[in-house]
Amino acid sequence: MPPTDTAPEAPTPEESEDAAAPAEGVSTEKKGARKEDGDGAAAALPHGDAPGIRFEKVVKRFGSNVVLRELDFAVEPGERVTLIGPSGSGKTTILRLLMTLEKLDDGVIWIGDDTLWHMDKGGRRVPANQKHLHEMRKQVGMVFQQFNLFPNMNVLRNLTEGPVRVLGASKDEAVERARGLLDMVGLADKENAHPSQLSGGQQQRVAIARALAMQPKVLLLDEVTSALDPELVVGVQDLLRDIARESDLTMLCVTHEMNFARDISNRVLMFDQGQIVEEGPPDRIFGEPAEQRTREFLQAVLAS
Ligand SMILES: Nc1ncnc2c1ncn2[C@@H]1O[C@H](COP(=O)(O)OP(=O)(O)OP(=O)(O)O)[C@@H](O)[C@H]1O
Repeated sequence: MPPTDTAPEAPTPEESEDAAAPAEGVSTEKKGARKEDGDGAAAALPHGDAPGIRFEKVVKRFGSNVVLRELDFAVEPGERVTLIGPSGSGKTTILRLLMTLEKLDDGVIWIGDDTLWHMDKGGRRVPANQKHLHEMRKQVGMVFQQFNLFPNMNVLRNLTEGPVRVLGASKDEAVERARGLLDMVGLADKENAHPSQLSGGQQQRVAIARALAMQPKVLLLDEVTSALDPELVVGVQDLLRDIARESDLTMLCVTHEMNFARDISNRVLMFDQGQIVEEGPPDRIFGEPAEQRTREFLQAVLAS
């Protein structure tokens, strides 16, 4: 099992390194997020009661490096927000704080009406209580750049382990749900395979299904296609577009792929040096950015 300071469904980085497999080529045909006739898949996507997220004056430092500077922003329930901005500007740190993989130094993070954690007047993190953090982070699922599958478990068990151990689901319940999700991501025939037997694109589909198996209400996507060979990117992006369209999840996405950002989000936040430079609907941010910093960033991305 992962140590307590990692996400409930996420293995340790050491495990995830072992899970890296050479891409073998996978169909890039569009996979529907829900098959018309798949009852399991139809039940697979969460609907309703997704909480919003709010950062209030959040400060995060790594030593003398102040990564987030009194950051304020909110994501509405069911909204899909993409963070864009230069490398090192703090985007991943925001997701890791929400997963409780990093601790904040000041400010408050809210998920729905409850604080994930905050600093009290004495400068102590509240709550220090693992039980509260555990309950709060059960609402949040994350898909990582490097898939982070359990390398020693087959695909089915990768999906059932968290629900059985963390959510207390029965084995039968977890297996039924896992099969519905594998059907949804187009990998129903791979339940007995181990991660090393799958292409990068297939592993990332399993990772997406595994995050959804935990029945999160908030889904965080961190550069989910940047470790994939170019021909595998389309299938994973199509899957996520379908999930975004067909679920009510609150989603926070970090990506360097501007077309994907445009498709998947209701709102884009341009981020630089721990602060929001500009925000707005994707068509406006990509079509008529108001800030010079955003224009420079988008030009640099287009030129790369
Ligand atoms: N565990 C850590 N220890 C020390 N510094 C860290 C750690 N994690 C992140 N940082 C630093 O925090 C800053 C923000 O990193 P972060 O990964 O959040 O940026 P990012 O905007 O997501 O970048 P990228 O687009 O390259 O992924 C960087 O300067 C990075 O070096």
